[in-house]
Amino acid sequence: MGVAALRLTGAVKTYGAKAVLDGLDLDVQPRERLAVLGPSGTGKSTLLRVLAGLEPLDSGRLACTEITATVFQQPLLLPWLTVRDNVALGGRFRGNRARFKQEWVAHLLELFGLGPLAGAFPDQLSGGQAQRVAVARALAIRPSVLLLDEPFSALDPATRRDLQRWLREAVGSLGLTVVIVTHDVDEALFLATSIAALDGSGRIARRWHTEPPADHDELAGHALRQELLDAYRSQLGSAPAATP
Ligand SMILES: Nc1ncnc2c1ncn2[C@@H]1O[C@H](COP(=O)(O)OP(=O)(O)OP(=O)(O)O)[C@@H](O)[C@H]1O
Repeated sequence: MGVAALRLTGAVKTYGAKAVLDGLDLDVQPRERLAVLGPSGTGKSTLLRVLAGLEPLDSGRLACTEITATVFQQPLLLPWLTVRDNVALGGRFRGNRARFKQEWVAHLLELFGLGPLAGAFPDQLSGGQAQRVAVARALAIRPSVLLLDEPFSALDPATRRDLQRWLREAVGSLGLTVVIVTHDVDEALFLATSIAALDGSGRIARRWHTEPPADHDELAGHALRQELLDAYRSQLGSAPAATP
């Protein structure tokens, strides 16, 4: 194992009397795509916010030397800016306007199939298109780590699968490290090279390494699928989730 892109050691995060993270250790290697699965309330979003540096720890340590970008469930686009300017905004917000490269924005628009929509405004976009813009905007700062909190959960299943394909291809071609929070076992299997389960103990209950299938058609026969669904059911104490 080389130097981790992200490393949490003994992370404790408490809200009131409740320790949501309770001595959690986590390593994410460069170019690893980690999916965090777990029932509602087990601390997935808290963990992501901690990894993003948005949430201070009560104790423990986050080591991250990489540039990190975060995408949330809602695209949060600025309605008065075009798609191109929304994507470009990611770069400006980080104060690197001088180094900001118009070609990079053009490349991102191309990568996410947004070229024909570059001049459109957010209210002219479908939910899937808007979320593609949100991911492209996150990548405008040229991060090496991308953190995603249920980015596709508000979308219909077919659009969600399309977005999963875009995302997997884009992060693969850019060589990014990814952490994605999801409730969806199939989304985790399609996108991830490793999966971590939270069970409410405040620590990682289980970790699997996995080989993503070539396409969604192969998910049903994936060797780990049944094990994950069973783990959800028996160990994580919750109804399993999978893309309908
Ligand atoms: N800012 C906050 N203030 C107080 N309590 C919080 C805060 N953020 C999260 N919590 C609590 O921490 C626990 C974990 O929340 P978190 O959102 O991280 O879980 P989750 O696994 O992402 O849930 P879901 O799948 O429903 O999004 C919950 O009990 C939640 O109510």
